[in-house]
Amino acid sequence: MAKRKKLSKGQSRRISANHQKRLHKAKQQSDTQVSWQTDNLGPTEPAVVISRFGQHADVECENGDVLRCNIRRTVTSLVCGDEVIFRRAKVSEGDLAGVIEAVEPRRSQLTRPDFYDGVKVVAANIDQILMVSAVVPEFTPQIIDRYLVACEDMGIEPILLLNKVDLLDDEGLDYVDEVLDIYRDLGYRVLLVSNKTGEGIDELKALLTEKNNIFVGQSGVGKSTLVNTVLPDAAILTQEVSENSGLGQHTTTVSKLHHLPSGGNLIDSPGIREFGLWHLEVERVTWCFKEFREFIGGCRFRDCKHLNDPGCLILEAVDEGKISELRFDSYHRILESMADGRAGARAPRV
Ligand SMILES: Nc1nc2c(ncn2[C@@H]2O[C@H](COP(=O)(O)OP(=O)(O)OP(=O)(O)O)[C@@H](O)[C@H]2O)c(=O)[nH]1
Ligand SMILES: [Zn+2]
Repeated sequence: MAKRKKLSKGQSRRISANHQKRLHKAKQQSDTQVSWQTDNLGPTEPAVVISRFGQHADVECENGDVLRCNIRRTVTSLVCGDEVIFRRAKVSEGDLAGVIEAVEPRRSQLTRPDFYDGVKVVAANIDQILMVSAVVPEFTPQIIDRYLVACEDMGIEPILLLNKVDLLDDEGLDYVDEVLDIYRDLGYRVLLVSNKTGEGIDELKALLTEKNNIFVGQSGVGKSTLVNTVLPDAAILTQEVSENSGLGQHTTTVSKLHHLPSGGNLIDSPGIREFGLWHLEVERVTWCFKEFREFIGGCRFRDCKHLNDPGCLILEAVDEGKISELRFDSYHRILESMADGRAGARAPRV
Protein backbone atom coordinates (compact mmCIF):
# COMPACT_ATOMS: atom_id res chain seq x y z
CA MET A 1 0.00 0.00 0.00
CA ALA A 2 1.35 3.45 -0.95
CA LYS A 3 2.49 5.44 2.02
CA ARG A 4 0.59 8.68 2.46
CA LYS A 5 2.78 11.72 2.13
CA LYS A 6 2.56 14.24 4.91
CA LEU A 7 1.08 17.49 3.61
CA SER A 8 2.84 20.80 3.99
CA LYS A 9 0.99 23.63 5.75
CA GLY A 10 0.40 25.40 2.42
CA GLN A 11 -1.01 22.24 0.84
CA SER A 12 -3.41 21.58 3.68
CA ARG A 13 -4.54 25.23 3.62
CA ARG A 14 -5.26 24.92 -0.13
CA ILE A 15 -7.14 21.64 0.36
CA SER A 16 -9.15 23.23 3.11
CA ALA A 17 -9.95 26.22 0.86
CA ASN A 18 -11.07 23.85 -1.91
CA HIS A 19 -13.21 22.00 0.57
CA GLN A 20 -14.82 25.30 1.60
CA LYS A 21 -15.47 26.11 -2.07
CA ARG A 22 -17.09 22.73 -2.62
CA LEU A 23 -19.26 23.25 0.45
CA HIS A 24 -20.25 26.69 -0.83
CA LYS A 25 -21.18 25.22 -4.22
CA ALA A 26 -23.27 22.49 -2.59
CA LYS A 27 -25.04 25.14 -0.54
CA GLN A 28 -25.76 27.21 -3.66
CA GLN A 29 -27.20 24.11 -5.31
CA SER A 30 -29.49 23.47 -2.37
CA ASP A 31 -30.57 27.14 -2.50
CA THR A 32 -31.49 26.65 -6.14
CA GLN A 33 -33.70 23.78 -5.07
CA VAL A 34 -35.67 26.26 -2.98
CA SER A 35 -35.80 28.85 -5.72
CA TRP A 36 -37.51 26.49 -8.20
CA GLN A 37 -40.55 27.34 -6.23
CA THR A 38 -40.19 31.06 -5.63
CA ASP A 39 -41.50 32.11 -9.06
CA ASN A 40 -44.53 30.02 -8.55
CA LEU A 41 -45.66 30.45 -4.96
CA GLY A 42 -49.23 30.92 -3.79
CA PRO A 43 -50.45 33.21 -0.99
CA THR A 44 -49.50 32.51 2.62
CA GLU A 45 -51.61 29.90 4.42
CA PRO A 46 -51.64 28.44 7.94
CA ALA A 47 -50.70 24.79 8.44
CA VAL A 48 -49.50 22.33 11.08
CA VAL A 49 -46.24 20.39 10.88
CA ILE A 50 -47.10 16.73 11.04
CA SER A 51 -43.56 15.54 10.54
CA ARG A 52 -40.10 17.07 10.30
CA PHE A 53 -37.14 15.35 8.73
CA GLY A 54 -33.88 17.00 7.82
CA GLN A 55 -34.38 20.05 5.62
CA HIS A 56 -37.99 19.16 4.88
CA ALA A 57 -41.28 18.92 6.70
CA ASP A 58 -44.75 17.62 5.91
CA VAL A 59 -47.52 20.06 6.74
CA GLU A 60 -51.26 19.68 6.82
CA CYS A 61 -53.27 22.69 5.69
CA GLU A 62 -56.73 23.72 6.71
CA ASN A 63 -58.41 21.88 3.83
CA GLY A 64 -56.64 18.64 4.82
CA ASP A 65 -54.03 18.64 2.04
CA VAL A 66 -50.68 17.27 3.16
CA LEU A 67 -47.70 18.86 1.46
CA ARG A 68 -44.01 18.21 1.59
CA CYS A 69 -42.24 21.51 2.14
CA ASN A 70 -38.85 23.09 2.03
CA ILE A 71 -38.00 25.23 5.00
CA ARG A 72 -36.73 28.80 4.66
CA ARG A 73 -33.33 29.24 6.20
CA THR A 74 -34.75 32.02 8.39
CA VAL A 75 -36.81 29.34 10.16
CA THR A 76 -34.30 28.15 12.73
CA SER A 77 -36.40 25.73 14.76
CA LEU A 78 -39.20 23.60 13.41
CA VAL A 79 -40.67 20.49 14.99
CA CYS A 80 -43.69 18.23 14.81
CA GLY A 81 -46.79 20.07 16.09
CA ASP A 82 -45.58 23.53 15.06
CA GLU A 83 -48.15 25.88 13.58
CA VAL A 84 -46.64 27.53 10.52
CA ILE A 85 -47.23 29.97 7.71
CA PHE A 86 -46.41 28.45 4.35
CA ARG A 87 -46.96 28.96 0.62
CA ARG A 88 -47.95 26.32 -1.86
CA ALA A 89 -45.63 25.80 -4.80
CA LYS A 90 -46.59 24.34 -8.11
CA VAL A 91 -44.09 21.66 -9.04
CA SER A 92 -45.91 19.86 -11.81
CA GLU A 93 -49.50 18.83 -12.45
CA GLY A 94 -50.92 16.95 -9.45
CA ASP A 95 -47.89 17.33 -7.18
CA LEU A 96 -48.15 19.13 -3.88
CA ALA A 97 -45.27 20.98 -2.30
CA GLY A 98 -44.59 24.22 -0.52
CA VAL A 99 -42.23 26.45 1.37
CA ILE A 100 -42.48 27.10 5.11
CA GLU A 101 -42.04 30.82 5.68
CA ALA A 102 -42.48 31.27 9.46
CA VAL A 103 -43.43 29.54 12.71
CA GLU A 104 -46.14 30.79 15.05
CA PRO A 105 -45.23 31.25 18.75
CA ARG A 106 -45.50 27.91 20.57
CA ARG A 107 -47.97 27.20 23.39
CA SER A 108 -45.59 24.60 24.77
CA GLN A 109 -42.41 22.77 23.90
CA LEU A 110 -41.51 19.21 24.63
CA THR A 111 -37.78 19.19 25.25
CA ARG A 112 -35.18 16.63 26.04
CA PRO A 113 -31.64 17.11 27.24
CA ASP A 114 -29.12 17.05 24.47
CA PHE A 115 -25.51 16.36 25.17
CA TYR A 116 -24.31 19.00 22.71
CA ASP A 117 -27.07 21.63 22.65
CA GLY A 118 -28.09 21.42 26.31
CA VAL A 119 -31.78 21.09 25.51
CA LYS A 120 -33.45 20.09 22.27
CA VAL A 121 -37.06 20.81 21.33
CA VAL A 122 -38.67 17.66 19.96
CA ALA A 123 -42.36 18.56 19.65
CA ALA A 124 -44.46 21.70 19.92
CA ASN A 125 -47.90 22.70 21.16
CA ILE A 126 -48.44 19.58 23.25
CA ASP A 127 -51.41 19.96 25.62
CA GLN A 128 -51.07 16.74 27.59
CA ILE A 129 -48.40 14.21 28.37
CA LEU A 130 -49.73 10.73 29.04
CA MET A 131 -47.19 9.24 31.41
CA VAL A 132 -47.54 5.51 31.10
CA SER A 133 -46.39 3.21 33.86
CA ALA A 134 -47.40 -0.38 34.44
CA VAL A 135 -47.72 -2.91 37.21
CA VAL A 136 -45.45 -5.19 35.16
CA PRO A 137 -42.41 -5.21 34.85
CA GLU A 138 -42.61 -3.04 38.00
CA PHE A 139 -44.71 -0.29 39.53
CA THR A 140 -42.18 2.41 40.40
CA PRO A 141 -43.50 5.72 41.76
CA GLN A 142 -39.96 7.15 41.54
CA ILE A 143 -40.19 6.98 37.75
CA ILE A 144 -43.57 8.72 37.86
CA ASP A 145 -41.94 11.49 39.91
CA ARG A 146 -39.18 11.93 37.34
CA TYR A 147 -41.69 12.34 34.55
CA LEU A 148 -43.73 14.71 36.71
CA VAL A 149 -40.68 16.92 37.25
CA ALA A 150 -40.15 17.09 33.48
CA CYS A 151 -43.85 17.92 32.89
CA GLU A 152 -43.87 20.63 35.56
CA ASP A 153 -40.67 22.10 34.11
CA MET A 154 -42.17 22.23 30.61
CA GLY A 155 -45.52 23.48 31.87
CA ILE A 156 -47.41 20.67 30.14
CA GLU A 157 -50.27 18.90 31.91
CA PRO A 158 -49.43 15.32 32.85
CA ILE A 159 -51.90 12.47 33.08
CA LEU A 160 -50.79 9.39 35.01
CA LEU A 161 -51.77 6.22 33.20
CA LEU A 162 -51.26 3.00 35.07
CA ASN A 163 -51.46 0.21 32.51
CA LYS A 164 -51.86 -3.59 32.75
CA VAL A 165 -54.15 -3.40 35.79
CA ASP A 166 -55.60 -6.75 34.61
CA LEU A 167 -52.53 -8.31 36.21
CA LEU A 168 -53.36 -7.03 39.70
CA ASP A 169 -55.16 -9.02 42.37
CA ASP A 170 -57.29 -7.21 44.97
CA GLU A 171 -54.38 -6.75 47.34
CA GLY A 172 -52.16 -5.36 44.57
CA LEU A 173 -54.92 -3.03 43.47
CA ASP A 174 -55.31 -1.69 47.02
CA TYR A 175 -51.58 -1.03 47.20
CA VAL A 176 -51.29 0.87 43.91
CA ASP A 177 -54.48 2.77 44.65
CA GLU A 178 -53.04 3.91 47.96
CA VAL A 179 -49.85 5.13 46.26
CA LEU A 180 -51.78 6.79 43.45
CA ASP A 181 -53.86 8.65 46.04
CA ILE A 182 -50.70 10.69 46.75
CA TYR A 183 -50.87 11.97 43.17
CA ARG A 184 -54.63 12.40 43.16
CA ASP A 185 -54.30 14.52 46.32
CA LEU A 186 -51.74 16.69 44.51
CA GLY A 187 -54.31 17.35 41.81
CA TYR A 188 -52.86 15.09 39.11
CA ARG A 189 -55.26 13.13 37.01
CA VAL A 190 -54.83 9.37 37.37
CA LEU A 191 -56.27 6.67 35.17
CA LEU A 192 -56.07 2.89 35.58
CA VAL A 193 -56.19 1.12 32.24
CA SER A 194 -55.79 -2.27 30.64
CA ASN A 195 -55.32 -2.98 26.99
CA LYS A 196 -56.32 -6.53 27.71
CA THR A 197 -59.70 -6.04 29.39
CA GLY A 198 -60.41 -2.59 27.95
CA GLU A 199 -60.74 -1.11 31.43
CA GLY A 200 -60.38 2.66 31.39
CA ILE A 201 -59.90 2.82 27.61
CA ASP A 202 -63.12 4.74 26.90
CA GLU A 203 -62.21 7.23 29.58
CA LEU A 204 -58.73 7.53 28.09
CA LYS A 205 -60.14 8.17 24.61
CA ALA A 206 -62.39 10.86 26.04
CA LEU A 207 -59.42 12.50 27.76
CA LEU A 208 -57.44 12.64 24.53
CA THR A 209 -60.21 14.33 22.55
CA GLU A 210 -59.52 17.78 21.13
CA LYS A 211 -56.01 17.89 22.61
CA ASN A 212 -52.50 17.39 21.30
CA ASN A 213 -51.27 14.35 23.18
CA ILE A 214 -48.10 12.38 23.56
CA PHE A 215 -47.40 9.08 25.35
CA VAL A 216 -44.19 8.75 27.33
CA GLY A 217 -42.91 6.01 29.57
CA GLN A 218 -40.30 3.34 29.96
CA SER A 219 -39.84 0.41 27.66
CA GLY A 220 -42.35 -2.41 28.07
CA VAL A 221 -45.08 -0.47 29.87
CA GLY A 222 -47.41 -0.82 26.87
CA LYS A 223 -47.15 2.51 25.01
CA SER A 224 -47.23 0.98 21.54
CA THR A 225 -50.21 -1.16 22.47
CA LEU A 226 -52.00 1.92 23.80
CA VAL A 227 -51.18 3.91 20.66
CA ASN A 228 -52.63 1.09 18.54
CA THR A 229 -55.71 0.99 20.74
CA VAL A 230 -56.48 4.69 20.39
CA LEU A 231 -55.40 4.81 16.73
CA PRO A 232 -56.87 1.58 15.40
CA ASP A 233 -56.12 2.17 11.74
CA ALA A 234 -52.89 4.12 12.44
CA ALA A 235 -53.71 6.58 9.66
CA ILE A 236 -50.16 7.72 9.09
CA LEU A 237 -50.68 11.05 7.40
CA THR A 238 -47.13 11.41 6.24
CA GLN A 239 -47.48 8.49 3.84
CA GLU A 240 -50.14 10.35 1.89
CA VAL A 241 -47.64 12.90 0.68
CA SER A 242 -47.02 13.01 -3.04
CA GLU A 243 -44.09 10.80 -3.91
CA ASN A 244 -43.19 12.98 -6.88
CA SER A 245 -42.55 16.25 -5.11
CA GLY A 246 -38.83 15.58 -5.41
CA LEU A 247 -38.26 16.20 -1.74
CA GLY A 248 -37.52 12.67 -0.67
CA GLN A 249 -39.19 10.20 1.66
CA HIS A 250 -39.03 9.81 5.40
CA THR A 251 -37.03 7.68 7.63
CA THR A 252 -39.15 5.81 10.15
CA THR A 253 -37.57 7.47 13.17
CA VAL A 254 -39.20 10.87 12.83
CA SER A 255 -42.01 12.12 15.06
CA LYS A 256 -45.43 11.96 13.47
CA LEU A 257 -48.67 13.68 14.24
CA HIS A 258 -51.70 11.41 13.91
CA HIS A 259 -55.34 12.46 14.04
CA LEU A 260 -57.44 10.65 16.60
CA PRO A 261 -60.80 9.31 15.40
CA SER A 262 -62.70 11.37 17.99
CA GLY A 263 -60.78 14.61 17.32
CA GLY A 264 -57.46 15.75 18.72
CA ASN A 265 -54.02 14.50 17.81
CA LEU A 266 -51.38 12.10 18.96
CA ILE A 267 -47.73 12.82 18.33
CA ASP A 268 -45.67 9.68 18.38
CA SER A 269 -42.00 8.97 18.09
CA PRO A 270 -39.86 6.34 19.73
CA GLY A 271 -37.22 9.04 20.31
CA ILE A 272 -39.39 11.31 22.40
CA ARG A 273 -40.96 8.78 24.66
CA GLU A 274 -38.19 9.03 27.22
CA PHE A 275 -36.44 12.08 28.54
CA GLY A 276 -33.84 12.96 31.15
CA LEU A 277 -33.54 15.66 33.80
CA TRP A 278 -29.85 16.29 34.15
CA HIS A 279 -30.02 19.69 32.44
CA LEU A 280 -32.16 21.16 35.24
CA GLU A 281 -30.89 23.27 38.13
CA VAL A 282 -31.44 21.82 41.61
CA GLU A 283 -33.70 24.77 42.53
CA ARG A 284 -35.83 24.05 39.49
CA VAL A 285 -36.27 20.41 40.52
CA THR A 286 -37.37 21.56 44.00
CA TRP A 287 -39.94 23.86 42.38
CA CYS A 288 -41.15 21.04 40.13
CA PHE A 289 -42.32 19.14 43.22
CA LYS A 290 -45.40 21.26 43.44
CA GLU A 291 -46.24 20.55 47.10
CA PHE A 292 -42.75 21.89 48.05
CA ARG A 293 -43.38 25.29 46.49
CA GLU A 294 -45.09 26.96 49.43
CA PHE A 295 -42.06 26.20 51.62
CA ILE A 296 -39.37 27.37 49.19
CA GLY A 297 -37.39 30.28 50.60
CA GLY A 298 -38.70 29.74 54.14
CA CYS A 299 -36.01 27.36 55.49
CA ARG A 300 -33.61 28.73 58.13
CA PHE A 301 -30.59 28.54 55.81
CA ARG A 302 -30.67 30.03 52.36
CA ASP A 303 -28.65 27.14 50.93
CA CYS A 304 -30.81 24.52 52.69
CA LYS A 305 -30.47 21.15 50.97
CA HIS A 306 -33.79 20.01 52.48
CA LEU A 307 -32.05 16.83 53.60
CA ASN A 308 -31.26 16.97 57.31
CA ASP A 309 -30.66 20.69 57.67
CA PRO A 310 -31.97 22.31 60.86
CA GLY A 311 -34.94 24.62 60.39
CA CYS A 312 -35.91 23.01 57.06
CA LEU A 313 -39.59 23.66 56.37
CA ILE A 314 -39.85 20.89 53.78
CA LEU A 315 -38.50 18.35 56.31
CA GLU A 316 -40.96 19.63 58.90
CA ALA A 317 -43.78 19.21 56.41
CA VAL A 318 -42.67 15.61 55.82
CA ASP A 319 -42.61 14.97 59.58
CA GLU A 320 -46.08 16.46 59.92
CA GLY A 321 -47.35 14.25 57.08
CA LYS A 322 -48.08 17.23 54.81
CA ILE A 323 -45.56 15.98 52.25
CA SER A 324 -45.43 12.30 51.38
CA GLU A 325 -42.24 10.46 52.35
CA LEU A 326 -42.31 8.70 49.03
CA ARG A 327 -42.16 11.99 47.15
CA PHE A 328 -39.48 13.36 49.45
CA ASP A 329 -37.42 10.21 48.84
CA SER A 330 -37.91 10.56 45.06
CA TYR A 331 -36.73 14.16 45.24
CA HIS A 332 -33.42 13.19 46.79
CA ARG A 333 -32.95 10.25 44.45
CA ILE A 334 -33.44 12.59 41.50
CA LEU A 335 -30.86 15.03 42.85
CA GLU A 336 -28.40 12.19 43.41
CA SER A 337 -28.85 10.82 39.90
CA MET A 338 -28.47 14.30 38.43
CA ALA A 339 -25.22 14.81 40.31
CA ASP A 340 -23.98 11.45 38.98
CA GLY A 341 -25.06 12.36 35.46
CA ARG A 342 -23.32 15.73 35.57
CA ALA A 343 -20.15 14.25 36.97
CA GLY A 344 -20.02 11.37 34.52
CA ALA A 345 -20.25 11.21 30.77
CA ARG A 346 -23.52 9.37 30.76
CA ALA A 347 -26.77 11.28 31.09
CA PRO A 348 -29.27 9.36 33.23
CA ARG A 349 -32.59 8.84 31.55
CA VAL A 350 -35.94 8.61 33.27
N1 LIG B 1 -51.38 -8.00 30.60
C1 LIG B 1 -51.24 -6.92 29.83
N2 LIG B 1 -50.20 -6.85 28.98
C2 LIG B 1 -50.08 -5.74 28.24
C3 LIG B 1 -51.00 -4.67 28.31
N3 LIG B 1 -50.60 -3.69 27.45
C4 LIG B 1 -49.47 -4.15 26.86
N4 LIG B 1 -49.16 -5.38 27.32
C5 LIG B 1 -48.00 -6.19 26.92
O1 LIG B 1 -46.80 -5.56 27.38
C6 LIG B 1 -45.73 -5.79 26.47
C7 LIG B 1 -45.06 -4.48 26.09
O2 LIG B 1 -45.99 -3.67 25.37
P1 LIG B 1 -45.54 -2.55 24.34
O3 LIG B 1 -46.78 -1.88 23.88
O4 LIG B 1 -44.64 -3.12 23.33
O5 LIG B 1 -44.70 -1.63 25.30
P2 LIG B 1 -43.92 -0.27 24.94
O6 LIG B 1 -44.08 0.61 26.13
O7 LIG B 1 -44.38 0.28 23.64
O8 LIG B 1 -42.45 -0.76 24.85
P3 LIG B 1 -41.26 -0.15 23.95
O9 LIG B 1 -41.68 -0.30 22.53
O10 LIG B 1 -40.08 -1.00 24.34
O11 LIG B 1 -41.08 1.29 24.38
C8 LIG B 1 -46.36 -6.53 25.28
O12 LIG B 1 -46.06 -7.89 25.42
C9 LIG B 1 -47.85 -6.28 25.42
O13 LIG B 1 -48.62 -7.32 24.89
C10 LIG B 1 -52.11 -4.79 29.23
O14 LIG B 1 -52.95 -3.92 29.40
N5 LIG B 1 -52.16 -5.94 29.95
ZN1 LIG C 1 -35.07 23.16 53.57
